[in-house]
Amino acid sequence: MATVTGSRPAPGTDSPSGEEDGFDLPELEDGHWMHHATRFAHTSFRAVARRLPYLVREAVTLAWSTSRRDTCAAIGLNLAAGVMTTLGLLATTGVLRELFAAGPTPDRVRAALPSLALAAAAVTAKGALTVSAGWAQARLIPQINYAVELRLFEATTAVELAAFDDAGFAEEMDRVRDRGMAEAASIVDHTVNLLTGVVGVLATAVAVTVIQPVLLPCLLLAAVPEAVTAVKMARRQYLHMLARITRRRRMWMLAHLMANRHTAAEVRAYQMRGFLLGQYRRMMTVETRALLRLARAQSTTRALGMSVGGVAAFAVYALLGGLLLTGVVALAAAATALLALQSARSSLGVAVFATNNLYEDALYYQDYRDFLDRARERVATGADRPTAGFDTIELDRVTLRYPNTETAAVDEVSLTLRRGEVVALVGENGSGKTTLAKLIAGLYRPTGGVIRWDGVDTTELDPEQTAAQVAVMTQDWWKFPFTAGQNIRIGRHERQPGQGGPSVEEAARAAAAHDMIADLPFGYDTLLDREFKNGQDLSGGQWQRLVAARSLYRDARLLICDEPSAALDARAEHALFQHLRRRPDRAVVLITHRLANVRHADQIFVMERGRLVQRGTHDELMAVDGLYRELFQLQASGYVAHGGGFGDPHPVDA
Ligand SMILES: Nc1ncnc2c1ncn2[C@@H]1O[C@H](COP(=O)(O)OP(=O)(O)OP(=O)(O)O)[C@@H](O)[C@H]1O
Repeated sequence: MATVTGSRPAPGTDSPSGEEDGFDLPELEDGHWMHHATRFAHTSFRAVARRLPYLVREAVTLAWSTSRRDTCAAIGLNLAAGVMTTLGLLATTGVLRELFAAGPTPDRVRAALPSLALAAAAVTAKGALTVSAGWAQARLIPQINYAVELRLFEATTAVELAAFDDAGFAEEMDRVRDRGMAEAASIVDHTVNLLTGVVGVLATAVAVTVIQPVLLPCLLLAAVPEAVTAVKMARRQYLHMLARITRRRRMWMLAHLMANRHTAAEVRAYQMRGFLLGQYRRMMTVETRALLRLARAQSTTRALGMSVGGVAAFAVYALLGGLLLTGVVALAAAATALLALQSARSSLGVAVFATNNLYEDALYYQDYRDFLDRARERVATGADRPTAGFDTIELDRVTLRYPNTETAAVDEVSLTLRRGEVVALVGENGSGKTTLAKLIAGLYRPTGGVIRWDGVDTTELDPEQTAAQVAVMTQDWWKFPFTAGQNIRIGRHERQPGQGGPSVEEAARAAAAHDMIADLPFGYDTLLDREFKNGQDLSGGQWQRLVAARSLYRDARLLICDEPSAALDARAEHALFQHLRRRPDRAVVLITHRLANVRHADQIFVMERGRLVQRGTHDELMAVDGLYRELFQLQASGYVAHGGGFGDPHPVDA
């Protein structure tokens, strides 16, 4: 038997973590998304069947809310096709009855013609109805996918930033995006398939009952081995998939490392080719062995199923023969029963397969629904008090503790910013500067204390209007795969020309990005993503200029610059700081480790372990013994010619 997650494999079995390969990487243990797969693997088919009504209701509700017309068509047309199946079988009996009757052949054929016409009409109608039902079903799928995806991204883009720091929320979001979202359409698809299968079986059973009720047990006897084999094979396939999944993930990861533009340089620089190929080969060997084992086991089950099915068929034929001999069943009815058996078997197979899939996929869909509920709770609702800006922003004993952390990243910080000022946040790595800046920007809500704009608690202000006053040049910017022009314009994408604020080109010039953009093959229309045709990439510093241009284009009342020049050359840095100077209509919050850039700030706030330990102007802070003076002098000493530097032996080299 295949081993499932959580249990250690017996020797010779498939190991879920691929431990037989000699790798034991805990970080590649089964992912969160295995949870439901494992649960499904341990659920009996009976338990699955019991939950069916609930699952079907869920699927129908989802389909109904997406497209009533297509839902009605998919269900109604399938039911009508079932009626045609029954009619077709009854008409076939009529044809056979006439053909097997006594009398000259031409007369018998003539007598069979009306039933034959009816049978032909029923078969044609069933074909047309089945195709139309399939069409309605196929129409439903993309509509559901679209609605479900849109609902998810409406939720993920609306939740507060802090939700992404909550590991549980982030994990749930990954799970839903990876699987739950896609399963919504699947559960509808499986439900319609289930309906098709059940209708097929019922239609056949009705026809057989009308023809001769004693034939019904024959139908069941012939269909059961088929159904049992189908369930068994689907289960085994699934359990094997489960057992191999961690190894498959590792193979995907290796494949990604070996055929990827971003890793290509390092793979070559460290000559990792042999190492990666070796790992891949070993994994492939184990994987192939597992697949061969599965093929053998499946073939054995199929052979067994066919043998039992053959015996059952023989029993059915014997029973039919007995009924024929004793005159209980007419020859025509017996012949139709054989056709009905064939049809019932395939319909039952469809229904069983659909039930299995429906149950598992519904577990993932439930995740999706739960996530949407949870996301709704995490949307910053704020009040609706309007705001058009501020003269002062006041932080009163503001604290922020990230989820599941012992210490506060920002600890009871009080300060005041005024419009027209440039203030600087300085401190060593991890001292809380970025977190404080995000609090000031309104990206995080404090877990303690209050932030006020002109005396009003920001929780009372309309969050959209507050956000519209803020621009943030983040330290960890993202390379948006848009054109250079769009990359700047998204800073205030809704602004129309002539509505004030700098133009895209003015913003680019201010950030020393214009010449660099003009040199690109399509200028501002150059797509900045190498994954697409004619796409280009930029250097780190060039990207940073673009990010700066975006923030300047936004032209907000509060500009937060977190390490805006870390990747810039001296000339670009100089140009940017010319534009970060004092302006009466805005406040600038500057975070930088290059302390020469904060010398002219109106106020400098020095952070240490989340607390504000010093404040003042550069001259005031240099006049006292403290962290600021220490850091400044340390940095300044690097520019003064003296011994040391690269000449000193480093402990690692020594
Ligand atoms: N999303 C997060 N979840 C949990 N802890 C975080 C998160 N972001 C930052 N921290 C922690 O909060 C503390 C302050 O981090 P922050 O990024 O604010 O420091 P910083 O002063 O900006 O550092 P640097 O100079 O390196 O940019 C650090 O201990 C950091 O590990």
